[in-house]
Amino acid sequence: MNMTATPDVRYQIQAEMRAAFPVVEGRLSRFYAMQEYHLGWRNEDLTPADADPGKLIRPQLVLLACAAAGGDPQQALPLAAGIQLLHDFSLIHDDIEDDSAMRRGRRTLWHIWGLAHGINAGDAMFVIAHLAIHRLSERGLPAERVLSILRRFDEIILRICEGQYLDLSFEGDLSITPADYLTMIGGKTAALIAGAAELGARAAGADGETVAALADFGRAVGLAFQIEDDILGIWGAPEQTGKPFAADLYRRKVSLPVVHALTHSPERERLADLYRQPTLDEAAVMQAMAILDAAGSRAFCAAMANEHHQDAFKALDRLNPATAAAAAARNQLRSLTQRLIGRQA
Ligand SMILES: CC(C)=CCC/C(C)=C/COP(=O)(O)OP(=O)(O)O
Repeated sequence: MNMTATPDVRYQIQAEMRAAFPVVEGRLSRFYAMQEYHLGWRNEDLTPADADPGKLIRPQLVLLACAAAGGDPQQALPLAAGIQLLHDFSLIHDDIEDDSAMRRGRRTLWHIWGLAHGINAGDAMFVIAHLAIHRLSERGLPAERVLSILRRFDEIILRICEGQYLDLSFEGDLSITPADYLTMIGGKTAALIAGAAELGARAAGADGETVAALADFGRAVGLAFQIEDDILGIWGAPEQTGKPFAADLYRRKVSLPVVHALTHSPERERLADLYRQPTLDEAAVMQAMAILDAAGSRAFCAAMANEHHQDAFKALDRLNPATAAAAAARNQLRSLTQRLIGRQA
């Protein structure tokens, strides 16, 4: 199996995701058309022909971690599919919770079909993610290994829900510290990225130290990934991110740059006043941006993202690849991490 993010690997991941869906006829095909729409698989007048299925970072991490731990990535494909389906489940519900109308350049599922269908379609996707992972047994993994992977998978999902709770509870709270914020993204974003790497290693039947090294790697990548997302949410170029200019400031999102300025800027009271307004106009956003710039909030976040990237590389150095294939996969994890550094979208 070619382990770079080639169209071939992207196709195999998505084919395995599709295989986890039940085959239905008649009216029920309209039910699964909703999830397929979210995943970018259907045209049906709703989506552009080349609908974006997302970056598929997490399933690629599963396959590379499995290979780096000495396993056969083909055997881990059902796990890669399950992790991506779980990610997509979380996005369907997140778009409802955040009242988001757009995702991956198209309307969100709930925005088209309404709230009730959005919740129910998301619930089904959560179950399909589990069904995908059960298919590991058909690839020859021992039953007890599949069971332990499913158990860890559920523990990881709980960490995501806890992180999402913290995120929701932070809304409008201007006393959040950078440490509170890191705890929140440790669950909301890093838990699944760490889980992808950890479970990839577990699928390979790796020893405890290898599993821990890959989990630490994934966690560091996940933290860096979310901090970079926060930087892009304020300073990203709209033509590259697909989001409006300074989108997170217009939304009054308390992301890490804002948390930093609220705790470190001499003008923090002014920023807090701006964030207490019900909506921010362009002049207010420009003022908030000037406060962040003067406080060095962007540089603070960039330095923190960089620290986590370095931790990710250090965790990979702890691996002892036993074969040439495992060493090659570790190199691919290094280059994937390198590509995520300084991403523009
Ligand atoms: C609990 C929740 C909802 C967490 C969401 C965290 C997050 C950074 C999602 C975007 O991922 P992405 O950039 O990989 O998205 P895509 O799959 O579209 O590439």
